[in-house]
Amino acid sequence: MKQDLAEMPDDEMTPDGATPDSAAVPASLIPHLSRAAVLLDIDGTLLDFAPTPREVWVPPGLSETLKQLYERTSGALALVSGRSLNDIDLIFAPDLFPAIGGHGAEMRLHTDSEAVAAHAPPLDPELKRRLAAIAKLSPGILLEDKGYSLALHYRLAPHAEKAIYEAVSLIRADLPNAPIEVLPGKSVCEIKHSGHTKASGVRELMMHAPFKGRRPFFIGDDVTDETVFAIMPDFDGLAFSVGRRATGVAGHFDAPRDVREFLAHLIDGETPATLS
Ligand SMILES: O=P(O)(O)OC[C@H]1O[C@H](O[C@H]2O[C@H](CO)[C@@H](O)[C@H](O)[C@H]2O)[C@H](O)[C@@H](O)[C@@H]1O
Repeated sequence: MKQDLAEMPDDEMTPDGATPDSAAVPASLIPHLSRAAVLLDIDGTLLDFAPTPREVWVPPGLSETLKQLYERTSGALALVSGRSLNDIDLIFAPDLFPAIGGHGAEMRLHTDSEAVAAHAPPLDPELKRRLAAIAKLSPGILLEDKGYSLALHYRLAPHAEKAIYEAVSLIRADLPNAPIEVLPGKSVCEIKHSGHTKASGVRELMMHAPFKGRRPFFIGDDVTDETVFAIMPDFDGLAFSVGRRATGVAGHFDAPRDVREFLAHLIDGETPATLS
């Protein structure tokens, strides 16, 4: 399972606390915004982690930066998240952005239309009931029901991680043919349909205007983002990770604040100082 940076063993850290393998990435690698598609993960990339999913907040300036990137790319900016579109819209309200939600389960290509494509049916109610019962294992385990998936958050109950995964495995073993998969995230265990991923969502997004034909760059931090890192070369695109240097990325940021600063610099036309 992928580790939080905070959980990274000491031998993977440099003496100053930075992640290893840092290498300068020329700013010229970033495509000009008139030819780029900007694809951004939310939690742990744009936003700092919070104790619970509802407690995240959008720092001053971020929405304005995103709106300007949206304009400069003629609409080719999309949020690519594990959150539902409804959740994304609440977080960034009153602003709306094109988005892939639910790890590829939902998609909205344009902000000026209500059209949302749903790519996943609801989880089986009996399966959901059994999974939801896992939350009773310990106080602090939070249930997030997205309809098409269910997430068990244990940021407030880290001791429960092993028990959660064991309980999910038992349920999973009872349903060997169910089209579901267990997605480990940061202090979260999510059970979702196996037919969609962030990568399948991005592939579809890139088939449509205004994204089609542009060079994407994607920034993400979590294990689910690795599927998108892997397909960026198919679009002559670039991937950047956050918190650690992931396989196949062109560079990484230490923390979400560095991502926010980088995006703001892109608009200013300045050389990003924090990309390593
Ligand atoms: O794909 P992302 O946009 O990065 O979303 C991933 C998950 O983010 C949320 O959970 C995570 O953030 C919470 C708030 O900081 C934190 O409390 C939790 O521990 C993290 O796992 C969201 O609740 C999930 O639905 C997303 O899948």
